[in-house]
Amino acid sequence: MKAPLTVKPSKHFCSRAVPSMTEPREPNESPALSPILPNVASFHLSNPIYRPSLHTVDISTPKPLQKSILATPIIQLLHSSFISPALVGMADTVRIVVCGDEGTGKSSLITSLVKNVFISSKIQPTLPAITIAAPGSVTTTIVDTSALPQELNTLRKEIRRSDVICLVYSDHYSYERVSLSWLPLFRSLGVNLPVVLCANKADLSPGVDPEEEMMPIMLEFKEIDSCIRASAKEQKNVNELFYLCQKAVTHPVAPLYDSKEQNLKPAAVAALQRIFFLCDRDQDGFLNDLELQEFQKKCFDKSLTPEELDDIKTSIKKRLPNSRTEEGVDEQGFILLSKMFAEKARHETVWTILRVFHYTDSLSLKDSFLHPKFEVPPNASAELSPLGYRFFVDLFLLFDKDNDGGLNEDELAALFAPTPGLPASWVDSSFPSSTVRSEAGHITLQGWLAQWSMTTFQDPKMTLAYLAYLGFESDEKGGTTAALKVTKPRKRRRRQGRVERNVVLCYVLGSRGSGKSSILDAFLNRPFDSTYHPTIKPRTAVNSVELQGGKQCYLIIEELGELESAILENEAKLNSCDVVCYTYDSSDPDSFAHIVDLRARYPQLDELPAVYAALKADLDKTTQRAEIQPDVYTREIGMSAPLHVSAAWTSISELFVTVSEAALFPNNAYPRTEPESADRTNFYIATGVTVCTVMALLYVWKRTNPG
Ligand SMILES: Nc1nc2c(ncn2[C@@H]2O[C@H](COP(=O)(O)OP(=O)(O)OP(=O)(O)O)[C@@H](O)[C@H]2O)c(=O)[nH]1
Ligand SMILES: Nc1nc2c(ncn2[C@@H]2O[C@H](COP(=O)(O)OP(=O)(O)OP(=O)(O)O)[C@@H](O)[C@H]2O)c(=O)[nH]1
Ligand SMILES: [Ca+2]
Repeated sequence: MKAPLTVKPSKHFCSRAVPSMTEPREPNESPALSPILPNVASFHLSNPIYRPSLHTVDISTPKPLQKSILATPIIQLLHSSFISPALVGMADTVRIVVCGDEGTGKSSLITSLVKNVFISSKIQPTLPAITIAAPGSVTTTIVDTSALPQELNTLRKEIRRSDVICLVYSDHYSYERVSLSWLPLFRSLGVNLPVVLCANKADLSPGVDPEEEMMPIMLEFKEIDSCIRASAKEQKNVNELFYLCQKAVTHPVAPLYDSKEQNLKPAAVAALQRIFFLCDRDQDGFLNDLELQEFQKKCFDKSLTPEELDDIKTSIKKRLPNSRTEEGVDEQGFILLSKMFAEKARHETVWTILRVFHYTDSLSLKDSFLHPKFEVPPNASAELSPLGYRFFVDLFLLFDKDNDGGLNEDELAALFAPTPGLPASWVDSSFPSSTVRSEAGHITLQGWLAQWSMTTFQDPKMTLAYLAYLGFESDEKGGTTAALKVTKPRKRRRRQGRVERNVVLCYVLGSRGSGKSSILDAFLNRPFDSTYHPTIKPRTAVNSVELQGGKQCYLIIEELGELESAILENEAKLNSCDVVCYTYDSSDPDSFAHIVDLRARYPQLDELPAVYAALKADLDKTTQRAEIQPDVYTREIGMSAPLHVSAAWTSISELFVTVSEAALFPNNAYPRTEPESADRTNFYIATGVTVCTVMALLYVWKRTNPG
């Protein structure tokens, strides 16, 4: 194996490090002499031919591009789009294998590129691999090969290792062999690499029309990314050739543009539609000048001059006469712009846009963008940060077009347009039924924030993904994670003092039919419903609660349905719970026993703060068929007596405040686990006294009502 030779990029190497790309331009210098390189026009040879230009005539002629639409803003873009591969997340290494018949000038092209001279004396048949590395640009390795039969294995191996093939021909014979031998060979290897076709020794045949010669091959072989005529001898288009090879890897045209259809591919259109949507900050369907500037700044770190803005609109108007460019650029116009870039072989501009918006080469959103690192330590929880709440408030207000304080179905659909749809957990919990709705059944701002608070609590990664889809931006490091925060871990057992959370989870536990669902409904301000629908699946409700002193928190209440036992046996589930609300139906004598039974079966429950609620207070209270009556039971374990509430009374809101406060200030909300003997004695005395009193009263009553 020959050791790779590392060289500094020569002045003429057309990579991201190419000086003319990064040098500031004169403002009125014609910016678009060539699709990519400002100085290409000074060559006598033809400009490169790109796949997307197959059916466009103007690509090889510099004129139509001059002072064109695309010209001004886009060339500026180019400066920045070529600064750093890291900036836009493209491949940062490119391996080019140079193939072609014997004597076509493969080694000469490489030497010409690296040494910047043409060596007419016989150079060694195959050059050692050359690596060109420049800080901030793609590291490029160029591998020379031989077409000799005894080198076929090496050739195959090198092709397999490469990212792109530079295929060279130089006369009629080697031209014929391109389609008869070389391209079929690549196909037989199954590598599916882009091919840049180079007609070398252009100095020997000055009159040839490159389009006429190369187009038929391009049409037949879709793997050909672009074609170029070059001369190693005269050092014409040599830089450009290798630049095209790099570009075929870093900015492939195939995922963006369908040259047969002469249109952008559907996935590219979908991505651009989403980008347009996110850039249309005021959601009026147009990118106004300000929004265009923001877009330009974000993607290319440059602003547009008024003339450039006009240029853009004029060029759109030319192709879409009906577009209302006075109001700005609409979605169709925006997509047309990208299509024009692709047509003019400036698809790298489209890639820059897509990559700034976190798209991968396969046009999906980057995984690291959707799923950034975000850890919630044990006993801590995730909440929205002020930035996160701000974002969701703004989003709500922006999409409540009719200003009725609720998002109707259309408004919701519009809001979720840049996402894959409602989060799965929302669909499962038949959103928006889990939170506050307006009379018309539309989610209110309060409900919207409560819903996101709950989602973040339950599944912060889901919130992060949706923040990404919905276009959350922050200057802070970490992107979307700035919208979240992690709460201080709380003590696992018997926490004391204040629990530093703003979102807390309450399990409501109680016998069947005791009125749990009705509590959830009341929590969401739904009118009381006397029909009974037993709960099978766990069900949650979330709303904000105003605590004493005016502070606000979000309370998630969950009833567990038939999964009650399963959830209580699950340590993690129990651990995520902040407070338990034990309920019983005070009008049903068999209701309280369930609580006694639960506490006996799951002693772990006693590690959680709790509140007891005697429900259906509007009905006649009855004696519980339990060893100990609820009031005595709670007193015995050192807890507050059950709160008597009714889902049919508005005063039920007291219960939610009490539950939230027990979660946040749990000091007094734990049961005493070891019964104190003194208390027990007192209890027996008290019971004894009660029993005697009742007996005495009964006796008196009987005496006064004989028969
Ligand atoms: N006129 C002209 N001659 C060239 C050009 N490029 C290369 N040659 C000549 O073509 C011959 C072959 O060039 P090489 O660079 O050795 O070609 P190669 O493809 O590496 O050949 P093998 O290593 O044998 O496969 C040499 O005599 C070069 O001087 C060119 O652009 N114009
Ligand atoms: N009068 C009166 N009836 C109530 C009250 N709360 C609930 N109910 C009724 O009691 C029945 C059961 O209520 P649910 O809320 O479904 O009880 P649950 O505990 O969720 O029942 P399961 O899901 O089967 O465990 C329903 O018919 C309710 O209308 C109340 O405060 N007063
Ligand atoms: Ca229920």
